[in-house]
Amino acid sequence: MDIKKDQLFITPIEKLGDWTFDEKVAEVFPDMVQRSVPGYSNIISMIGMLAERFVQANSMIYDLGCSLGAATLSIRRNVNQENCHIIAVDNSQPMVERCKRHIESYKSSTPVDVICDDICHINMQNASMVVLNFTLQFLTPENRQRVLNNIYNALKPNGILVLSEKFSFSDTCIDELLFNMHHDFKRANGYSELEISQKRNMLENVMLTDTIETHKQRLSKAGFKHIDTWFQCFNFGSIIAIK
Ligand SMILES: C[S@@+](CC[C@H](N)C(=O)[O-])C[C@H]1O[C@@H](n2cnc3c(N)ncnc32)[C@H](O)[C@@H]1O
Ligand SMILES: O=C(O)C(=O)C[C@]1(C(=O)O)C=C[C@@H](O)C=C1
Repeated sequence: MDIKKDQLFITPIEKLGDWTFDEKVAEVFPDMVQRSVPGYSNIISMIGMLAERFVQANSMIYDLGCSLGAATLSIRRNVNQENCHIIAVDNSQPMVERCKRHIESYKSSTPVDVICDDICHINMQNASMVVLNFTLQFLTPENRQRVLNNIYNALKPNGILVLSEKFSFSDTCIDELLFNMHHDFKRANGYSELEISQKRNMLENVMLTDTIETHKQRLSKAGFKHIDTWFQCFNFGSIIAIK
């Protein structure tokens, strides 16, 4: 895949609308996500390691908010069980089109269906692994609990949910520190103050972050018994929840 540099916010934009995963974002997404999310590539490769351990024979795997399919490909490379099927879902048509092409360019015996739909509307069942890699933060709070309940109900015993998110922190000192360190990370990756602030403004109404405690409470309410953070870098991280 060609890696096109993210320069979407390099010049002043007169009317900053709300953030969407449109054609322009999809085009630069691999560069954008790598330079914006601390630990992204580690999380992607370790989702593969979790797949190796948790994916069960004759089961389904769901990658919800799959974007270009990075987590799906990592899972597919590491699945060593028979008769597994991956469903990758995203409601952005430009992401889905690119995801399909990307996945088709790698050979594997594990089938993948890429579906353009809202993850709040899909019917899941017989799952041994579900991934929400930086997707839940784009749902309304009511839909967050609903989707987690659906995931719990779709999982087989010992099935796993991987939930990666940008976090907020109830301790304001820690919240500010980790927020600022994330900005340092972006600057170190070549983003200017203008690029950082324009993107932040666009994300403001669309991406609402929760604390780790809120995520754990929701997962517990959904029914999960074993819940903990397995990765964190600044205000980004990933939680596992096992049925
Ligand atoms: C930050 S990206 C996810 C990155 C991706 N999981 C990865 O590992 O590379 C968030 C994705 O979630 C999708 N998304 C947001 N809300 C959604 C919804 N309600 N249903 C389906 N997809 C959604 C967006 O279109 C976007 O592609
Ligand atoms: O908070 C930011 O600055 C981000 O860029 C975060 C984030 C995310 O976590 O999904 C937002 C949108 C892009 O898809 C990539 C990263």
